[in-house]
Amino acid sequence: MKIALIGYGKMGREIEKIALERGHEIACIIDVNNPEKFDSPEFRSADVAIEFTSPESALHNYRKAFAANIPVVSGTTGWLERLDEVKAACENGGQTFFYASNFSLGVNIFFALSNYLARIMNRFSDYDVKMEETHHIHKLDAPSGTAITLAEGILENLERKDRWVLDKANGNDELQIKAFREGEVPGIHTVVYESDADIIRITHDAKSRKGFALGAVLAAEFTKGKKGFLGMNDMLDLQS
Ligand SMILES: NC(=O)C1=CN([C@@H]2O[C@H](COP(=O)(O)OP(=O)(O)OC[C@H]3O[C@@H](n4cnc5c(N)ncnc54)[C@H](OP(=O)(O)O)[C@@H]3O)[C@@H](O)[C@H]2O)C=CC1
Ligand SMILES: O=C(O)C1=N[C@H](C(=O)O)C[C@H](O)C1
Repeated sequence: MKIALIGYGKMGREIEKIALERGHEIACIIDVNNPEKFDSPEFRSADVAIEFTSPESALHNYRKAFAANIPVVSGTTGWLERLDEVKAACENGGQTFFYASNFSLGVNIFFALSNYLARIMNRFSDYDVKMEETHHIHKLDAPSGTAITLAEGILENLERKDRWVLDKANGNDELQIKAFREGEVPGIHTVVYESDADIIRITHDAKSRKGFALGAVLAAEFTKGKKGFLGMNDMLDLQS
């Protein structure tokens, strides 16, 4: 398969390695310095573009790829308030877009586990719940996209929480997310349920970016030849 990389930072480089190991060709690399490549024959020859850039540039990159009718797999976080525009491009404009706030298999199993735990905890109101995430100091957004997905899953399943808040909850109906930035941590997410009697903690701790990158390449393989708006549940069937 021919893959175009949009964004050649920490994730772009990791994805390149895994894509080559899996026998794919990198048709084109677009970074912040060469946006003219969107109009090149190499970019137009790609089966799929994999996009990992920044919250500010993601939507512009999707529009450029859609203008060339190239399907996009993206993991960029921090832009989801514009998601409806991308969904409309898929539903009304015939484009293809695969999005995941976290591409790793382990985190997607963790999402399913957290949703299941929240459904159990719905019956046990002695427990309050809060979340923590820790990432490297270069990260631009907080809370992480993964933390937001986890929080949304808890809110859907735990009736006593209405919304998530960053840092400090002001009432019992708010789900607190604390975000820490330390060194080069690839990503740690923890959900904590606490009662007067005890604490139940579940954690996903990424050892490196390899799991994210492998998931993104698998998503590109899954996306080839498909249409519409796709996500990890389509690929992994981990609905919970
Ligand atoms: N969904 C998932 O599984 C994961 C998601 N992420 C998310 O992916 C995104 C990228 O992460 P990461 O690779 O670590 O970040 P990096 O900062 O290491 O890489 C981003 C790259 O994109 C480049 N870039 C910025 N603007 C543009 C643009 N307009 N066009 C093309 N390239 C551009 C940057 O260039 P320059 O440095 O010169 O600005 C940089 O090379 C983040 O939002 C992060 O949260 C990360 C890991 C896993
Ligand atoms: O910026 C990162 O590094 C990561 N970003 C994603 C997020 O915001 O959830 C995924 C992963 O946690 C690493």
